[in-house]
Amino acid sequence: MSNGEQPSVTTEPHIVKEEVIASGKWVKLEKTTYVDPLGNTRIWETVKRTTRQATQADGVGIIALLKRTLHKDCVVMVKQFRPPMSAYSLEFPAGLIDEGETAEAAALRELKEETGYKGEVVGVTPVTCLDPGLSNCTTQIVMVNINGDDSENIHPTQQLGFFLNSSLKPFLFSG
Ligand SMILES: Nc1nc(=O)[nH]c2c1ncn2[C@H]1C[C@H](O)[C@@H](COP(=O)(O)OP(=O)(O)O)O1
Repeated sequence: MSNGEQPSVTTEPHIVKEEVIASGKWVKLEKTTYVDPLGNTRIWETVKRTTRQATQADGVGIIALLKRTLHKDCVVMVKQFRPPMSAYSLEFPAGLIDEGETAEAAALRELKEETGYKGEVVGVTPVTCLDPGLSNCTTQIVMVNINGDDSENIHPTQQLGFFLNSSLKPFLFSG
């Protein structure tokens, strides 16, 4: 163009084909052929979970607020060893959504399993992507209140059936 402007973009980007390069029990690697916004056919390397359910997020992240009389409210987090990082990670409680389960139900189940606390859902976000340059993994953040005065929540006990998760420890943070 004579005035130095870029030509206007007219191509709607789209996927041409997805080929599985490698597949494991939990994740797979695909070669994604797509047309970019300039009309060029390109390749992207994409990671997907094999556990994806039809219409919802892969997992939930849980922002849980522990509310107790005469205490500051605390945010509940968990510290656990994460093999991909080869390190311990401090995280919001989280987990995969089971088949037929709602995000809300998954959040209360995972919170109970990972921390022992029984919570009440007070909000949930839309489905959002986590690392879209790498994978199609998605999550919903669920906001949960925990009544720390409730007898069930005085001495919370984790319910982890899987021995590898024995490194998972709850932590409380207040402002
Ligand atoms: N990418 C994964 N590799 C594995 O070898 N195993 C995995 C992966 N993702 C999940 N899992 C397994 C580990 C647990 O047994 C189950 C449930 O995990 P969940 O507790 O729901 O999720 P996290 O808290 O994020 O581990 O799935």
